[in-house]
Amino acid sequence: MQITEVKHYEEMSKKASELIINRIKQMPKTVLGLATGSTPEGMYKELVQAHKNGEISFSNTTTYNLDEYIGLPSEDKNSYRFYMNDRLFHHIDIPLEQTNVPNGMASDLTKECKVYDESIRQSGGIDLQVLGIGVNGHIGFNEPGTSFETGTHVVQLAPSTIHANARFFASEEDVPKQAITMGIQSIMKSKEIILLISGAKKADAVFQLLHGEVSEIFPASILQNHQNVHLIADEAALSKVKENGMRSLR
Ligand SMILES: N[C@@H]1[C@@H](O)[C@H](O)[C@@H](COP(=O)(O)O)O[C@@H]1O
Repeated sequence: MQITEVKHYEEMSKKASELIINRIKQMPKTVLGLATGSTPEGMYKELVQAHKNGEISFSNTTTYNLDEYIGLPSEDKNSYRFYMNDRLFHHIDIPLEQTNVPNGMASDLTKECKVYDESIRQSGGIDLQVLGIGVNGHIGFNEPGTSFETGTHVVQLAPSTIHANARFFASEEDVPKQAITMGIQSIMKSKEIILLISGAKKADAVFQLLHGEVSEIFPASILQNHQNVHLIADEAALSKVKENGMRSLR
């Protein structure tokens, strides 16, 4: 795992957007895997700005998002489809039909999961996956205990995830209890991964990620086995690792 320490959230966002822009410049047909949550918001702002400045076109890019809540329509401001349209897609030149977010309103969710995996496969697989991490080590919505062998599937959200994400909803009761997520296997098949982590509340998770055993109890730990992960983390997120002496991964 390559680790880049940055000072703060803004620098992390800038660095991540530069990496993405460089990849797309090298390969305009890049298939991007995208994440939601607070962490990548700054990166999306940077990408939108770069597009406005005429620095980058996304017209040949295809995107697949990691996850979506079950039961929220695309017009709901808390759905991840709404988030992506609002933060990125509506501000760049990507045709919307090249953007993919699992459909959490599908009547047959099992079929939706299969179709999503098949679509990723047919696109040639994800070239560059952007990831955040939950405080409990979840990636996408793969909660602790998820098998490392999963493709896209339906999950029950952990109480800690519901609690952490309640800040976006009117109340904790309004947070959906289920989601569709790309599986660990799907994520691990990405050719390259950029993992973004910011803030002191993630310091324990970063420590566990870099020093813990690879275990389904802490889903992100599987990234230790991926050959091409670039962690971009700020000082606050790396604080616990640094207290204990930073080391690179085996
Ligand atoms: N499903 C998303 C994840 O993809 C995201 O990485 C994580 C962290 O969110 P945040 O960046 O807001 O801390 O939580 C959410 O539950």
